[in-house]
Amino acid sequence: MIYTCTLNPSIDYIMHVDGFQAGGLTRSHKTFYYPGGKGINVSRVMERLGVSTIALGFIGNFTGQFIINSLEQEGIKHNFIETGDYTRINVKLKGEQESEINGPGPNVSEVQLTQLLDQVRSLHGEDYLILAGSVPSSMPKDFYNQIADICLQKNIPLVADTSGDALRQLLGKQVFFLKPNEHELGELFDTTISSVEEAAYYARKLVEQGAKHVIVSMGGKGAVYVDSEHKFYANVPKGEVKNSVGAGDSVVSGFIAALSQGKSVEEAFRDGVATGSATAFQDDLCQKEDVDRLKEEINISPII
Ligand SMILES: Nc1ncnc2c1ncn2[C@@H]1O[C@H](COP(=O)(O)OP(=O)(O)OP(=O)(O)O)[C@@H](O)[C@H]1O
Ligand SMILES: O=P(O)(O)OC[C@@]1(O)O[C@H](CO)[C@@H](O)[C@@H]1O
Repeated sequence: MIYTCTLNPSIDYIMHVDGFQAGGLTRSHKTFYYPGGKGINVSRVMERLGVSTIALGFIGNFTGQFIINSLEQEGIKHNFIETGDYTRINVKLKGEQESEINGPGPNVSEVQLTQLLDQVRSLHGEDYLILAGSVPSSMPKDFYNQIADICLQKNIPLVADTSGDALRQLLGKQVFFLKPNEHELGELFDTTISSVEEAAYYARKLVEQGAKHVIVSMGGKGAVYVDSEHKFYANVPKGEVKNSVGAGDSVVSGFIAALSQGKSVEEAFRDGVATGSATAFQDDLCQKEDVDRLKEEINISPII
């Protein structure tokens, strides 16, 4: 079974605005509420791609209930731990530019932390764990590290989509798949990545340090896949970007869904990029028909 784990879920409150006025009143002309958080996005996209998951993580109060209701309406199984605190609401402002305000997350008790670690301990080598997003500010900073160690002991393939300190903790660990974007990868190596070759060079460093598969997403500039044998580049399809929230999570979903269906890494890379773009071209997350259509526009070429 594929498990996603979102330590810090959110309701994503998308507000479309014309000319945002800091310090004044801005009225939004279009709003959307979506269940969010990176692992939850992965569960929602994988369900649309025909692959079932179980969503784990911390949830609470009426904002958490919104997420549970939304997932149940979409037929997604879950086994969340109730914190008794509010699941955050993240505000995504869409004007001439996209701006995001993400909350710090709930208070999580020691007992609840132990419950989640026990859930991870109960998984097996034939499962996957997709751990994605930030760690609530009340939690120990090394929580990614703790989960990675359990996965190592139990041979559970760990997929991680995070940034900053949480991503740094995974360096040197056997991780099944990492998907940093070019900025997150650059931050990790204290550099700026400005070309496909540089992305491939630093992605290979992640592989040398224990990651089995790495995709570096570079927004509209394409994406890079690296493992110990291959280095590939994928272009992205052309289209109007409506919403980049969840596009990176969709790359993870498409890639893992394809591998779980027995496809090659090259095909899985194409599926991942198509899934990311299909989400970027939608208000909410992608639909499978769009992924299938966009796949035709993606060429995978070796990076020399
Ligand atoms: N301009 C674009 N045109 C086509 N596809 C795009 C564009 N921007 C993003 N995408 C799609 O979204 C994927 C993820 O984009 P990006 O590199 O911005 O990841 P990210 O920063 O992790 O995303 P997120 O906004 O979810 O945090 C890309 O690999 C691509 O498939
Ligand atoms: O604050 P985090 O956990 O880093 O990111 C949370 C978040 O921005 O990521 C998702 C998109 O990737 C959104 O659904 C959500 O609001």
